[in-house]
Amino acid sequence: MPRKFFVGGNWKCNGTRESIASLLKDFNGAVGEPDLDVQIVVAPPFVHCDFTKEKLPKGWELSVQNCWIGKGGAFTGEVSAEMIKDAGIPWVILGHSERRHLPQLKESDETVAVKVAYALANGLKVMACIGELLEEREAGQTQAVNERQLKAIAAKLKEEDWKNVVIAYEPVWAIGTGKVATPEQAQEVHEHVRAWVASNVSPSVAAEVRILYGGSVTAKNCVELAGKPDVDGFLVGGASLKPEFLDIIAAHKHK
Ligand SMILES: O=C[C@H](O)COP(=O)(O)O
Repeated sequence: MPRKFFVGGNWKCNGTRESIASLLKDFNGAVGEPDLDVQIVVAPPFVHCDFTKEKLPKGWELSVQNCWIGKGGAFTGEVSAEMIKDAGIPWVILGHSERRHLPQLKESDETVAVKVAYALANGLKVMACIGELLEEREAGQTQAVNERQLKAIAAKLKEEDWKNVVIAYEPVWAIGTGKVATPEQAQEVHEHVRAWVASNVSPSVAAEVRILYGGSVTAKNCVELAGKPDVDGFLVGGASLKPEFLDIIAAHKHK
């Protein structure tokens, strides 16, 4: 079965009720009946989830951008997987490079992996992000870093968990920089990741798991990226806050 194209919009720490209402008005104005060939998931900040949910175009799904590592309790400022599930939000983004690398956050491979396993065990679906830093790419460590991050996650999952996971490959040097990976660079990593999953999880999971590309995706570069065989969609940051997001969604027609 072909892998359904997937487009995630990560709004990060952006937006007011006013700007979100205006964006969703633009989206609703342009979108008709849901296109069954593409899955669309947007991730507002926690505080805007309910507000966004009420105004989402038909068929679009909601995600959060993070969750607590385990069961809720005395963890000031955190939001647990159970609460997210209870709020009717199906998805969570985990392992985003900003959470892995920002000095204030510094989530380790192990922390990300525990979060992924806990979120899945509590009924959420996960966009699991991996990706190398520029210095790691320049040192020839791209595949090794992505394998290491993936291995930590895979070690905590059962084979059946993977049906609720999409992998997002986001080279850190391409995030928010305007410096997109070439379609060939993206394909090289996606192909390697899929081969790793085939050898270390199972060939059927490898055939089915969606591998998204993220990092400076725009309306201009999305069609060429989508043309690569192992690019199954995108995780979009900046451009998901603009009407341009709809052009990126439409890239699935070039698959
Ligand atoms: O989660 C999304 C990525 O960090 C990409 O962000 P960007 O499209 O602004 O480069």
